[in-house]
Amino acid sequence: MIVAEKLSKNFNDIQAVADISFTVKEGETMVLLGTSGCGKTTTLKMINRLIEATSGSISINGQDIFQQQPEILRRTIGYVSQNNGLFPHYTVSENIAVVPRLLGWDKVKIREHAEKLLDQLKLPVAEFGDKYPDELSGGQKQRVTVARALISDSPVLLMDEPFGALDPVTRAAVRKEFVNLPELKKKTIILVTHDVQEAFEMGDRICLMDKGRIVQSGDAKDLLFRPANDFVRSFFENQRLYLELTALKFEDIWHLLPVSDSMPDNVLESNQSLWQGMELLSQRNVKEIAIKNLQNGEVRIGTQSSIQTAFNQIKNNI
Ligand SMILES: Nc1ncnc2c1ncn2[C@@H]1O[C@H](COP(=O)(O)OP(=O)(O)OP(=O)(O)O)[C@@H](O)[C@H]1O
Repeated sequence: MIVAEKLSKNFNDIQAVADISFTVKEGETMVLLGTSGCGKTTTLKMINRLIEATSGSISINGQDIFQQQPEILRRTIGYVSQNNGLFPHYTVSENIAVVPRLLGWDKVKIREHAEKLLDQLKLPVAEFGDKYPDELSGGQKQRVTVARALISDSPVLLMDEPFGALDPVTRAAVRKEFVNLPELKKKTIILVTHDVQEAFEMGDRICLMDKGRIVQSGDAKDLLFRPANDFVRSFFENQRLYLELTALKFEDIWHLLPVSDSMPDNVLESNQSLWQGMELLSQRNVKEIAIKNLQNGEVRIGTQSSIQTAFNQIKNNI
């Protein structure tokens, strides 16, 4: 668990971060979201002491980080930086081995862990292990950075725009691989992004920042349907319909969907989003889909108009 209290950072007369507090529970992914210059990176770097806080406190699993040597602290925190930070004169395998070596792991353990991770990230060691960063594409470099941050199996992972340098298609693909990595399930993660879709896809909780402060913290539904103020409301305005349809799941509108007496060919599960339902209807060019309730096996029918009506109704009652 990470607890930050009344954290501030001044760079001369600029207040980059102004008196923010947050808690990230064990196993939770918290996203720092906001426009350029709002203080996201500064906040993240105060946690591994790449930037020293001006005031406030931070503890990780009950331990005050200011009482620890910064270099030692950093070995226990996975970090994916904005510009990948790979050593250009080290191969992929050597780059990944840096922290495990500092931690005193033996060679066999390092090799086994590196092989497994690279394999999961679709960079088989036989093909990529001896390559240098310059010989890799942007997406491949980013995967090596992720492998390097994961190998020491630290319980805490900090990620600063980890997919920022990638084109939108590669970005979505790498993100999907990343979300499904078993290594991530138990980690406490803080992710910095300015990409709203990424924030909603990856965050259990999102802190929306502006001018060094946290304006609102909550899940996607809180931010979309219960905005704290006009800033929050307008932040999501451009993509509102898509975001709302993604944030709402069929289980949220279950009671409003017609019961089925037939079984359409195309089936979704009730924990899938309304957007996925709309997509399936249009991709398959069908009038109706079945939605299966994961809890009791019951099936209901989704059509374009029944989903839309339920969506409008539920929106007004959230
Ligand atoms: N080393 C520094 N010296 C002086 N000012 C700085 C320094 N680092 C950051 N700042 C300022 O602090 C503020 C917050 O910067 P920060 O990098 O945390 O923002 P950010 O939200 O991460 O932005 P981005 O999304 O563009 O990376 C900005 O006004 C920035 O110019």
